[in-house]
Amino acid sequence: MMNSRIAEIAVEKAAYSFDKAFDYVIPDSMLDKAVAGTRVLVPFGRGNRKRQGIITAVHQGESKGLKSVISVLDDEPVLNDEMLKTAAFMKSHYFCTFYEAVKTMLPAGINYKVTTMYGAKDESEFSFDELTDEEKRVYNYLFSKRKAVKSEVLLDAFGYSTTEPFELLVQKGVLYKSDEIFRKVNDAVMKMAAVTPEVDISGVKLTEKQKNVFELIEMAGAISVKEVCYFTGVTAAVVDALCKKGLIYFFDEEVFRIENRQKDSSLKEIVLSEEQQSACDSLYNEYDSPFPSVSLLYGVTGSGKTSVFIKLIEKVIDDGKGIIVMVPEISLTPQFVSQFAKRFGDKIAVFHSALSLGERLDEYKRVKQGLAQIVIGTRSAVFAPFDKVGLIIMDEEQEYSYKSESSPRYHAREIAKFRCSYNNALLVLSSATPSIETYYYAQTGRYSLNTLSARYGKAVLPEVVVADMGEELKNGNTSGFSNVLLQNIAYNIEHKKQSILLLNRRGYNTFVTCRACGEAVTCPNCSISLTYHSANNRLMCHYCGYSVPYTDECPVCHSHRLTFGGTGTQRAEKDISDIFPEARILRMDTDATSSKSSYEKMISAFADGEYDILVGTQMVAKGLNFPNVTLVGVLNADHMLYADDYRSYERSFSLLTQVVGRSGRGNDKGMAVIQTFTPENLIISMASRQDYNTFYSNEIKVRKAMLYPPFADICLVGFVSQNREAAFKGAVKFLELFTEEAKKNYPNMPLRILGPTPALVVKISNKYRFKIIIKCKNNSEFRALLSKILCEFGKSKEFSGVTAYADMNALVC
Ligand SMILES: Nc1ncnc2c1ncn2[C@@H]1O[C@H](COP(=O)(O)OP(=O)(O)OP(=O)(O)O)[C@@H](O)[C@H]1O
Ligand SMILES: [Zn+2]
Ligand SMILES: [Zn+2]
Repeated sequence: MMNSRIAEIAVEKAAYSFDKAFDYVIPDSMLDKAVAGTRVLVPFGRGNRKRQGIITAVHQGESKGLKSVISVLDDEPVLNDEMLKTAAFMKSHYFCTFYEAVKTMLPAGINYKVTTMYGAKDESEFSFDELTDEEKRVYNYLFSKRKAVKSEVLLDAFGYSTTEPFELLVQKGVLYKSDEIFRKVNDAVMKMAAVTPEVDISGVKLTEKQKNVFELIEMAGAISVKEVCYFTGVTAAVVDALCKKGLIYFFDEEVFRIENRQKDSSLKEIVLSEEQQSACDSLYNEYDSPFPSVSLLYGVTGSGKTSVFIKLIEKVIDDGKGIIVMVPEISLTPQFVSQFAKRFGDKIAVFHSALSLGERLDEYKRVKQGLAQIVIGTRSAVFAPFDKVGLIIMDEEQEYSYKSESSPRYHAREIAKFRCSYNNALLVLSSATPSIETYYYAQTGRYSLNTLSARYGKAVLPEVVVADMGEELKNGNTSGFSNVLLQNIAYNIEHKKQSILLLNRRGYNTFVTCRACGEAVTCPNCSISLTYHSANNRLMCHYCGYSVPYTDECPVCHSHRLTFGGTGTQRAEKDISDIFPEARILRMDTDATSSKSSYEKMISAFADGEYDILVGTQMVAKGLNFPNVTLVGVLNADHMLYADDYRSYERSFSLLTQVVGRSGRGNDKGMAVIQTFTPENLIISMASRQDYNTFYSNEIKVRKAMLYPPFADICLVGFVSQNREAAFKGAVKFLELFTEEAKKNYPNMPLRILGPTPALVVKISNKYRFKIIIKCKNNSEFRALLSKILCEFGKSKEFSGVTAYADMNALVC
């Protein structure tokens, strides 16, 4: 009998190897709400634990043997047909579960979390005296609470590492268990700590760590918990303990004030240059055609690509379709948002991770309800919930930040392509240094190409000087700053012009070694050396977050002959201020911008001329537009020239070209100084000339000869385990399964396999990592093959301690 409504449901927390849509009966009372795209609670697995899931489809069918949906969580679907298809696309292309994809598409604040709770039953239901002392303790604790308690809280309270003792008590009928659903708390809220007013700590016993934390908070007045941890090296648990003692309290900082999104009607209309106009026209014609293709807007730095976007958007906005403008870094959003807000007022919404939970949810809803029509944001903006998308613009399309490095390992450009082809919308990729793949497609006709070959207006490309640091050393200059750079900084300070200095390493010293035993001080959890930070006087690991107070003792041989090496941004900032005490210097890196909205304040302060010099990591290198900057210095270009994978040159060329391009964007001619020990390096000379064409024609030949993208796809399969041996053996086993299957069922598939080899950093957070590299053609056959082996491997008992994942065209291979 086919008389029931059956929902096909993808559930949360499924292992990839078992992930599929499960059938559930929809009870009559829920028929009108349980539609595709809504989230539900269902009983799952043998224990019928409650799990969250999403309905992917509904059909008429036989209910026999099926479980029923417990409840519907959403009043309206959170995903429409397009987004459900996007999730399916992500599952098949990125080897993730359906629900992982769903979670990625929704703002964190909208996510629910199912949590197990335990509570005490009535004493009449079991015999209290038969319990062990420990069991009595658990029972009494829960009884005193008078309600069910979250399992995490209980685990903490009793110091257990598993819930087994509670499960036993449930079996004995002492405790009851229930699953409750909570709105997920969002980690992006900046949690602040402050000292409780009029608190008296004289009688309170505090550990050394707690004392340090308390003093810091007291001194700071109010400070983010993240910063407390940074400066004192404690975990958040230590801060929590102070709160439990009542000495401090927490509050969420409301920082990211929504910018004034008022249209500025006094603003003059943008008049495009001839070149800009013709690019804009041809983009519009493409947009207006029945099946727009992908279009590359290739324009040198400072050519006014942003003006072209704005004009294009002005032309298409009345069509009522959604428009997405993506930027690669949060630090670029303020300049974009303020420019766009002046033109489009409250029609814009902003999507990025530095917004608070509530703000993100609000912006999401404004888009969903059709109140906002333009979304500006970082990677996740590609999921903006428009009914119908008309135009997606990806600025600096070559940037790595568009690719997610954790599952689902998606690339925003691929999602954008998928959405645009679903909606017959136009995708505009924009850059001064397009990725090799993109430019190749534009050259070979797969994408259309529009070029802006000159800077806008009177601005010209900066003059570039390559400073030979070897020569400088020979002449006795050990300062790390070439004479030509110092002279020009001095000139700029005197003439009220601004300078940007790039050093792509944060911290003070990038390594510490022992002169007695010759060892570098490394992280105990990772195979990487620790970085010295002067701001907190600690050694820190940039991979796992480990940190220790700095002492001058070698952890290996305990001698006191440690020496520092490698300059980071903190050190560069100090050195520059020693040389130019009168200069106002701003440092921008992820340490300086850890508190929310600080990057925004920094950028506007620098734009307002409050600083002479901006020292920073790649964060300052691209996209920003400061007309008063006439000098850019690259302190150590050699760091960028390491070739650890096939994209290294592309990355270094792009970074150098982009940072040089920050100079001389206004009326005054700019200059850039690139400091290097290898002045004859080809990448440096091409970047100095901003010569993308030569770079491209060299690079594409190499790609072709070596069979790298766009001539093949590179799939990395990673193996992670606490046990080094197991990770390696897992990789060997996987390779065996894979080649066997390929031989058997896909004998003609072009494949080249390398490895297994240790990953670039073999140990991170005490987990060992190995990899296999597969050069392949990323088509449905290949994905079916890979997916099959990933599932098989995932189910194997022997390798249950090894996680395998696939990363298509991974950032670093
Ligand atoms: N048509 C125009 N009218 C007035 N000003 C313009 C016009 N086009 C560009 N500009 C100005 O030129 C400068 C550079 O423009 P923009 O920042 O858009 O360059 P870009 O192409 O995005 O460069 P990059 O790739 O280096 O980020 C800006 O100050 C911008 O206001
Ligand atoms: Zn030593
Ligand atoms: Zn580490």
